[in-house]
Amino acid sequence: CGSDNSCYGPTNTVEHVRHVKRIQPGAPNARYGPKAPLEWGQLNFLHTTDSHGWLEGHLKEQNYGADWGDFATFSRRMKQSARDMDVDLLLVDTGDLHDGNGLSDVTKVDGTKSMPIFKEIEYDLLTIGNHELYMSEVSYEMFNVWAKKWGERYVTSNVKVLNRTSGKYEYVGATHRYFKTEKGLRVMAFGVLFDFSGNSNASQVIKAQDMIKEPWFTQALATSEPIDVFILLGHNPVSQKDPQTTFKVVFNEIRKHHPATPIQILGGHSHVRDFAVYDDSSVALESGRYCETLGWLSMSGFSSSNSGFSGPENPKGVANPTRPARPGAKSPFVYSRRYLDWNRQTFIYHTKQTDKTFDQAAGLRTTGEITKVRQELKLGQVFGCAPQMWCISCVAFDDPSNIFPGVIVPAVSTIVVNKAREHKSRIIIGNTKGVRFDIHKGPFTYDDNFIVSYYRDIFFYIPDVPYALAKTVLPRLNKPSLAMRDDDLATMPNLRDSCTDPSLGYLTRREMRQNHGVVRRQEAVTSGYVTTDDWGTDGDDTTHTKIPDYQLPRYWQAQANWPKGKDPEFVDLIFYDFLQKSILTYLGANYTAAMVECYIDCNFSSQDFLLPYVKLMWQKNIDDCPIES
Ligand SMILES: Nc1ccn([C@@H]2O[C@H](COP(=O)(O)O)[C@@H](O)[C@H]2O)c(=O)n1
Ligand SMILES: [Zn+2]
Ligand SMILES: [Zn+2]
Repeated sequence: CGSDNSCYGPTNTVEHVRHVKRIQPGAPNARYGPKAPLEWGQLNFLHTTDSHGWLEGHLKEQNYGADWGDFATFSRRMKQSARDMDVDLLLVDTGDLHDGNGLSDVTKVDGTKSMPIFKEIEYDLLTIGNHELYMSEVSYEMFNVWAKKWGERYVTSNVKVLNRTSGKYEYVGATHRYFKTEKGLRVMAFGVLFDFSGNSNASQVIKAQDMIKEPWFTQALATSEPIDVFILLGHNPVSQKDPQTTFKVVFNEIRKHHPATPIQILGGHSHVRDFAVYDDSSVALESGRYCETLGWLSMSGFSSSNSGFSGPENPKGVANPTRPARPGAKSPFVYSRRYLDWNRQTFIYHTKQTDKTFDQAAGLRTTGEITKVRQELKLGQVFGCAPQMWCISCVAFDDPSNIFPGVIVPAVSTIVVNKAREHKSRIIIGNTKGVRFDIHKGPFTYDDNFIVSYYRDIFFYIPDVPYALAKTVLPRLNKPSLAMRDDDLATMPNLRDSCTDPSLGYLTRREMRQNHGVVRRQEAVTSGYVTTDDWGTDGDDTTHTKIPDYQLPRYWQAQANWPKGKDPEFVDLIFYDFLQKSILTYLGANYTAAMVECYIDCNFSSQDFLLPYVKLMWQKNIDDCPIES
């Protein structure tokens, strides 16, 4: 390809893939939105995970358009319904609260503005994600502020943070929590992060294999107190096929001591909707990512004969869970699971409200707070008008409508230039996982910069690498047998600066919706998640048509300032700091860390090239740029 990436040719749009259909009020056969009321059991869970700062909800995707205020109202109303039915409902979150959205990420320390909003939900149990451990300052905040606030409800069984006063590493939250629910179920909870090793030195992650040997853990399992149910929450994939999950290690250990007690697992990290059966009395739920999904899990079967629990039975007047964990299960417990789309229509339906009656003061206050913070942080500032949609995986990697050839490669080729070396040919390499979200046709805002590029990885380089060697790096990185796991690598210091241009206009959440005729209240959709899990395909609360999901290579490459008709002899090899170790490995022994320098400066990062590119390339129609879902 040429330096302008012209080999990709003209682009097609992919809007059809995410086409949103609205319910016509009163239209016959309108079959969108939730399919049936939830099944309420004796013990019920609402589960969030991997919210990554998306408390505003999805401004450009109406099917995930509720905000944290709407969720605050929903969770309060659901708690009230549980009380009215004389059953328990537990609210659980399994971490990754930052990195993914301007609301959490434009402040100097991630979460400064988003965490006071996140805390509006009165969770019963929470645990820590890996994104709370990349930046030391964030880990200290979790330890010093939020863990103190959440107290015993924050269960972080294998994560310690440095107490800067004592100089010792201490558990962030509680190692475990033994408690009684409102209705009297006796619960033992553990919160287990996968064996994460990319944390800063402000924290320590104890491998699950070692955690189960800790005295506090063995004592918790040997307790003489009655346990009706174990809750194993964790920032940890629920699929037993996922190479990162460590749930099974902890599950097996519990089972050695408690062979028949139900173990309810709530997981995260892999950003998927999933439900897995562990055994006859144990099922696991994972509830997606980015405030797109709210997970529902319910169970019944507790009685004086199996656990000594003498509390209320199945609630009356509603559907109840009926399904054993697996066919022929020798267990009294039955379950239901559902993946709820994160929108007001869903919330209104399941609380039997109308759009007029749903809201409560606390939720509206939270919505108001989000609007205020977004204005303060200028998140609605429009930098350009994206002429089409580019997605990460809804089309093939080499399709012009794929975000890598369509935006990332031309953007880095154009913007990532060190003036003193612009005459040099250059190769730029990045990891595809560093790009986190599709670009929608329409206004590209300051917020979108953080949504698309959610890590702050600095551009490093090695000058004058023979092209014959440099060209071998990408294929070697992408070769599965050789590829190193980039998440095992040490992380770099996080250096933030801001990139704003006050001369551009601002859009608030309300303006984005009103100015462009996008209605505030949620309507139905057709495309979205189509989930297959251990129970089959009936878990999605709203039925969708599937969005294609193509496999990506692990790394992308751009090349710029190429000589006409031939290859250069030498290139500047530019890459994210995060990839230094793997790049050096593949360059061989003649290349060392001492040869690596910051390319533009030691602040210029993966969050600094999109906005200048957008300002350069997408100015057409900027004053009349419609939002399209
Ligand atoms: N500085 C970093 C750190 C990690 N990555 C990539 O993100 C992946 C981790 O995924 P999460 O769901 O925890 O966000 C990791 O495998 C890396 O590929 C990165 O790009 N920059
Ligand atoms: Zn995550
Ligand atoms: Zn994670």
